[in-house]
This record gives sequence, structure tokens and C-alpha cells, in this order.
Amino acid sequence: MAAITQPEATNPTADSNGGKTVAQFSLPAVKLQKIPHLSDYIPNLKTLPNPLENNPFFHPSDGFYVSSGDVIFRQIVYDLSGIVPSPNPDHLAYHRAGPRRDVVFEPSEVRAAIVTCGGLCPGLNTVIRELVDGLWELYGVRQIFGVTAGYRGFYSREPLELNPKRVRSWHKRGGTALETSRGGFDLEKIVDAIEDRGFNQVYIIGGDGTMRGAVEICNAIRRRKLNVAVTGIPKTVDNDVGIIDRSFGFQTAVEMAQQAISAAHVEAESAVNGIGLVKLMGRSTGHIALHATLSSRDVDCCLIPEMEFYLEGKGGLFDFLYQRLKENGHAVLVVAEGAGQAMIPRTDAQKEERDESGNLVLLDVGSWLKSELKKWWSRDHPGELFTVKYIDPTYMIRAVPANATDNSYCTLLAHSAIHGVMAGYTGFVSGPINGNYAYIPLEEVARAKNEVNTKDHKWAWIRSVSNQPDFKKR
Ligand SMILES: Nc1ncnc2c1ncn2[C@@H]1O[C@H](COP(=O)(O)OP(=O)(O)OP(=O)(O)O)[C@@H](O)[C@H]1O
Ligand SMILES: O=P(O)(O)OC[C@H]1O[C@](O)(CO)[C@@H](O)[C@@H]1O
Ligand SMILES: [Mg+2]
Repeated sequence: MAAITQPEATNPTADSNGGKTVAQFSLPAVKLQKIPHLSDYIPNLKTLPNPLENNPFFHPSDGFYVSSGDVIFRQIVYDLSGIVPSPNPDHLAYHRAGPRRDVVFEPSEVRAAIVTCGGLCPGLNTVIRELVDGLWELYGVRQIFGVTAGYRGFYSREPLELNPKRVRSWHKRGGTALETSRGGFDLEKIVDAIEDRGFNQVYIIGGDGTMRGAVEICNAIRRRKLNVAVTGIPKTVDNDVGIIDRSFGFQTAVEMAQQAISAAHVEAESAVNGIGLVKLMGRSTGHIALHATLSSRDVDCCLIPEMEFYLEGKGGLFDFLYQRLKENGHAVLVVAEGAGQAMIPRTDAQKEERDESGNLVLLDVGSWLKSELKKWWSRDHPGELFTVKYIDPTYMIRAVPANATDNSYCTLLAHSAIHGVMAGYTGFVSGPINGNYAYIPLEEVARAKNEVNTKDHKWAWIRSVSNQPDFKKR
């Protein structure tokens, strides 16, 4: 239990020259997040030396294996002055991901299943490929299966046999070669299928909904006391899964979004009073819109679900855009698909409309904004030229192969997951925390949400590059 205490209370703002730089400060005690293990409910689980020992390509050296004492801290930024209270009262630590000295699965007895659920995301095929390759090449597993068409595929489709030859070029393809779907989550049928088919390692790739389903599968497997390890690999182009630094495919999506913003910019500056409007994915979080705005620098205003805005009146969107048109002759507006939903009129039927997974179907904020902009201009500036060019690259930013950074990220995620499962961990997710790969309890990831914090420095940065209003009525 690390409790670090600085002995002397001094002026917290003093510089370091005198050596007395910080007020008395003590870190909270470390709370290590336990990862469930098959031995929690399977007595006398046999262990064997890691097969990597005999892998001719690895030659495990000193420090190669990760021990249970290796941890990653969640929070690495502290205010030693004590002026700003810590946002996380617990000093959380997670087990470091990586190969363990002992494993609980004999490779010849492993029957691994891989499934992809929910919407697409760049890198899905890379994760699948690297799971197959990692299991086969690192650990010598030969029975690897793809469950097709999402959760429903467990009980309604024949699994697909996978091997390195079959998946060789999958990382170059967008989408998921296993196919995906929403809905179809029938817990008992899924767990029956896992049992009947003899799967003992289940790799579940998907977003927040998928992770909640994976928690239920894990709990049911534990109730039945099955020797089956389950791991979740978080997939979300929206980057809305919490705790991990970012989700795979997110950077690729942000990069793709640049093309749409550039096109909107060209269209806008080539027109008289031109507005370029781009709608980007982001059902309940605006990370893609935020990062695409920050990296493009062509955007005058970025609207996200985490921030309310209004159209009319002083300090509203129209007021701001009018100023921009007067100053620059054009403006570029980026809107996340989940922004402004409460302002768009909905019929009773639309209020109820859900997709197969139960997610509310969003209305098209881009089309609505375009029509409101046109109404405003013709009402307030009749006879003056005005153009809105609306670009909706929705599926283009996620239906592409992963870029180089995301591809290597996917490889590390897949290999981390395999090492954890082979060691007997279950009900966990692998992912980077502050740049280091960790094992995080699945339940915690299923609960955590990563929203844009409109009070932090990154949002202030958006406001400073765009000079957009804060939309606070005064
Ligand atoms: N609370 C839940 N419990 C069990 N299963 C769930 C739950 N929520 C969603 N699922 C199942 O998980 C799968 C994927 O869910 P969903 O369509 O919401 O996508 P997701 O995983 O959230 O990914 P994304 O939203 O990023 O596309 C579906 O098969 C759905 O039925
Ligand atoms: O049209 P689909 O496939 O249901 O997916 C759309 C949704 O999926 C997401 O990309 C999340 O994966 C959201 O941004 C979007 O609302
Ligand atoms: Mg989701």
C-alpha cells in the first residue's frame, strides 16, 4: 500500500530552487482491481509452464514474463498543492497485461471462439487476424473458430474454422470478415452453444452493448462452473468506452473525417456566404467531431452531444455564423450525429424507434441544421446569396481498413487478450491505460463511459481554435 507523504508543509506555489516545493501531500492507498480467474470457481485447476518457453522465436529472457505484482496506475496526474481535489478518490491500479510464467490451458485442448458484434470499426479484421495468428504461432493452438453474424451466430450459424492462411490478408480489409449484427442476444442459447461446441476460450469484440452482454455470458458461465475463459476487446469508432486511453480504429476514423472537412471547406470558401456542414459519427459522445476539428483547423464551430447549443438570439449559432460570414465570407460547421437531438421535432413513432439492440434511432441532425440554416437566412437576409453544402460521410469513416497506428494497436490488444486468457483470467478486457497495457475487469469497462469533458483543457482548446461561443445564455 503506497502512501507517499512529503514531510514538510510549505508554500505550494514556491518554485523548486529551495527544495521545498510541495505542501504535505499523501496519495490515497492503492486499490488493485482484481481480475476474475478460472481458479476462483474451478478447484484444483492444473497449471503448466507457458508454451512460449519452447517457442523457437521467443526465447523468453529475464523480465519477459509479467508477474501478478506488475501494475498500471489509472491516475498519473496529481495536484501536489492540494488545491484541486483528485477526481478519483481511489488510487486505482490494474494488473499489467502480458505473458505469464504459467498457463492453465494445454494448447492442444483449446477450442477458441471469436465473435464481432455491433457496428463496424476500422481494425476489426486486424484484431481477428492477430487473435488467430497469436493463438496459432505463439501458443500452438490449432482449433480456432469464427462465430459469424454477432451474438446470434453462436446459436444460429455453423462456426467458421480459422487458421493463419485463411486470415492472412484480413488486416487490409475494412469491416469484419466474420460479419456482425445488432440484437439477437439470447443468454441461455449462447451459453448452451458455447458448452455444446466445446469452446473454452471466447474472444468477444464489440462496443458498450457487447461488453454488457459479455458480462452476462461470464456470469452464466461461472454459475454453470464451466472451464471457459471470456475476454472482451472493446471496439467503438465513437471512442465512448471508458478507462482505456482510446479505442482501436478511432484514429483512422478521425483521419478519414479530414477529407470530408476539407471538401466542406473548399465548397464553402468557393461560394458567396458559403457554409460547409459535416456530420460525423458519435451517438452519445463527440470525440470524433472534437478530434477532427482540432486536427483540421478549418472548422469554425463543433457541436457535440455533451454540449447544449441554441440557434437564435445573441450568442446563438446563427449569430456566430453571421459574424463569421461577415469576417471570412465562409464558415465550416462540424456536428456529431448525437448533438442537438432534443431540439429536432420528433413524431410519436420516432420517439419510440429503436434498432435491434434497443438503441434509440437518432434523427439526422445534419439535414435538420441545413434546413434551419436556410430558413434563417431567407427570413433575415432575403435576396442575399447563401449556400449550405452538407456532407455526411457517416459510413465512410468507419468502413475502411485501419491505418498503421491502429493496426499495431490491434495487434497488441489481441496478443494481450490471448496472454491473459491462456493464464486463466476471465471476465476482463485488455487495453492501454496511460500508454501501458492492462487487464481491466469487464464489468468495470461495461459500466464506464468516456464522454467529452466540456470543462477541461481539450474543450477549451476547441473554443480557442474555433472561437465558437460557449452557448451559455446570459
Ligand atoms: N445490456 C445488454 N445486455 C446483453 N446484451 C446486450 C446489451 N446491450 C446490447 N447487447 C447486445 O450486444 C450486441 C451489440 O450491441 P449494440 O448493437 O448496442 O452495439 P455495441 O456493442 O454497443 O457497439 P456500437 O454501439 O459501438 O456499434 C447486440 O447483439 C446486443 O443485443
Ligand atoms: O447504422 P448502424 O450500423 O446501426 O450504426 C450506426 C451507429 O454505430 C456507431 O458507429 C457506433 O458504432 C454510431 O456512431 C452510429 O450511431
Ligand atoms: Mg453502443
